[in-house]
Amino acid sequence: MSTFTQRLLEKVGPLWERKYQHPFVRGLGDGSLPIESFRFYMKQDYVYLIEYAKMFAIASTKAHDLATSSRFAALQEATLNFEMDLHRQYAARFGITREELEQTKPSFVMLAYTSYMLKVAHQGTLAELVSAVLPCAWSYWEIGKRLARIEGAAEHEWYGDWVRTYSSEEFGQLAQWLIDLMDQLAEGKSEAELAILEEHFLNTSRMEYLFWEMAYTEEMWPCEIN
Ligand SMILES: Cc1ncc(CO)c(N)n1
Repeated sequence: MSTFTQRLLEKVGPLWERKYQHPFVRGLGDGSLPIESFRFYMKQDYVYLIEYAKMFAIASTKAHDLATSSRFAALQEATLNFEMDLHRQYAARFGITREELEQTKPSFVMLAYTSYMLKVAHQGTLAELVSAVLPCAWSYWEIGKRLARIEGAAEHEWYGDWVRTYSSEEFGQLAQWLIDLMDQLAEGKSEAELAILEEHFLNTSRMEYLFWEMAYTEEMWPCEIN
């Protein structure tokens, strides 16, 4: 019998495939990504991760047992200190201060994405929260692994650190733990409940795609608004 996360992956298969083919993602792998797009991405991703880390804090309060609660607290810590260190190191190379990084004005997509996730986190069940957060960790791990297979990608002067972080054992374990938890939480749920989880997963998968597009085009808002 297939697991619930296999069902989720089937649902988003073509969309995730488009993500792997997105020029930003391909450019990270073959080194063709313009450094300006990467710089824009790093700043938006930093403020994204500040909000993303809060999801894990909320998850910790919604956990049904001590081990899960504790693991979410560790995930928050890992996001704030392991993952965001990557961004701080890049910022230093770009000559951006930590204050500047933290004060990045949010783009529309970054606002929409984090607002949606935090809404689900605050209002939904733990299963809903995990379904919304899962495409983030899981798809980055998939992208990291794919890019790491490209010759020279992990050693690239600029994008190598990114590729090594998201293809790392440490990041993979984090993603795998969330995948396993999703399957555990989906057990015994009705079809109506599973459909809600599937909807969150699809929505944040879409947001992930839009995030790459936003970064590539360096788009703050979809149209000129004063
Ligand atoms: C937009 C986005 N999604 C997922 C991750 C992985 O944590 C990230 N750093 N940024």
